[in-house]
Amino acid sequence: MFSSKENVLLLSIRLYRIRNFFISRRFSSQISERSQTSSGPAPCNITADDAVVYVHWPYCKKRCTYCNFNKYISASVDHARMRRCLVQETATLLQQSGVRRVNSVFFGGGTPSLALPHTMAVVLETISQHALLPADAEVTLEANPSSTETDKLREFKTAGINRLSLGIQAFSPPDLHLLGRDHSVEDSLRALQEGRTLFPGRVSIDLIFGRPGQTVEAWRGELQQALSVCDDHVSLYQLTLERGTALFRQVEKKQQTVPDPDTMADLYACARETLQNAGFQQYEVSNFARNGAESSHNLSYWRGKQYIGVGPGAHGRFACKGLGRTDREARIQTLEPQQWMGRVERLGHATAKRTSLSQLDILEEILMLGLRTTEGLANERWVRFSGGTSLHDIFGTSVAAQGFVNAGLLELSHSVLRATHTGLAVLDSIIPDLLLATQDWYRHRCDDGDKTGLHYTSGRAE
Ligand SMILES: C[S@@+](CC[C@H](N)C(=O)[O-])C[C@H]1O[C@@H](n2cnc3c(N)ncnc32)[C@H](O)[C@@H]1O
Ligand SMILES: C[S@@+](CC[C@H](N)C(=O)[O-])C[C@H]1O[C@@H](n2cnc3c(N)ncnc32)[C@H](O)[C@@H]1O
Ligand code: SF4
Repeated sequence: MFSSKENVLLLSIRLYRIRNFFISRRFSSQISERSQTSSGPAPCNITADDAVVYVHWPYCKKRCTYCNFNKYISASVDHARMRRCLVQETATLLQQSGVRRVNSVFFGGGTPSLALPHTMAVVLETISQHALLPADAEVTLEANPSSTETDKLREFKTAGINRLSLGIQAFSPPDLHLLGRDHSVEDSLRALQEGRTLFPGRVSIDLIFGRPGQTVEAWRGELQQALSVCDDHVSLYQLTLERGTALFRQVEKKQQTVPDPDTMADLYACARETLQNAGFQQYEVSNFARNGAESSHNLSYWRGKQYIGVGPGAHGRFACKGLGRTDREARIQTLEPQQWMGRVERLGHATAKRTSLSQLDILEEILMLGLRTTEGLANERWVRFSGGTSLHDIFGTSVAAQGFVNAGLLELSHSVLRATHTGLAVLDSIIPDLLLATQDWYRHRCDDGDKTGLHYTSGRAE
């Protein structure tokens, strides 16, 4: 708990890593150990008829120095086999989910712009055969700005892509080299130009900040360059040093130095201010949009909607209504592409792990995800999962939450719990106490005899 706003601002900002929008089990496992009782599993039964679909393409041309996503460098990709398996797994998981409507599709990776456009076309066709995929549904492709991929953008559009997310990462040639990217600044500018011609108003760029040696002045210059060429959506990711990556080793050996926490905070503040001055509105910790260009797919994650993950290593959160189940599950598909294909061919899908989420798991997830957005966590959404206990009931009586409200970091009303502008920059410092408050409420509820929603992990993958 913090006694003053000043103290909070002195804390290092370690923005949530992007992958945390699938939620690490870090916090959930703390609570599950404490709250498990012998009375057995009681999953949370909330279902919906709609979902979004994420499709993972696991291959890249080259390994970037900072990246530990699920990706593989392969000289020969069997495109026809991958396509068959993606189609098969899409069909199986849609059938299992029983969803009737797919609101958006996201082709991510790895480098999905290395796939053949025909693969995207048939996956979209498969989705349309199993559910309603509205004609105007957002369909995003992540693309690297190398020239060969840019040359394929028109074909991707014909295949059904209507939104592009370009991995620009940096406008500085030495930094592109340091990050191990296989494109130049000129390639990025060409990809942006072509992308904006084909997908006007629907091109996003990813930039990484907090790179070794990066100064606020240099970053401001890059942001100005980005603003002179970008469209209406910008994602800014703070560099996370991932164990096992080349950059991690370089920093460990002191061959590279990343900015200190205060400089990181200044880089983030500089980006927020620069983008706001250019008419962008921040709608999530790392995301900025203008002219209504927010990504509806990513908003679905942060709003705690169901998502189906297809492809090697993809994550999902959905209930298997098609199998007669009503509990929401966390799923992860087999990571390694060859194993994944083998399993899809044998079983129709390659789910490696299914975990039935308890009521507490879901509440923790929607809390962590909802607070990443500037709209915050709506009470209406919370009570659907809490069984009627409002956000105000829980956080209005929490000393820690009240401390954050008094310090100007959180806003709590009867309709919403929201991080303020200042609070969003130090979210990592706020969330653990809010999770504890949720866990305390939950434990008391269980102590009072309501034993619904205890955590259990089945680990089954049939
Ligand atoms: C995993 S990549 C996939 C898209 C595409 N292959 C590319 O490189 O642009 C998605 C985004 O994650 C971000 N990213 C990956 N690793 C990161 C890290 N260690 N720290 C911060 N951002 C990272 C990058 O900005 C990247 O654009
Ligand atoms: C970091 S976000 C980039 C979003 C982008 N800035 C935009 O505005 O569209 C996308 C990355 O997250 C990962 N991702 C998204 N949904 C996923 C899922 N369901 N399972 C696994 N990875 C997922 C993918 O690796 C993907 O490259
Ligand atoms: S950042 Fe993108 S291109 Fe680079 S290794 Fe990771 S997924 Fe592949």
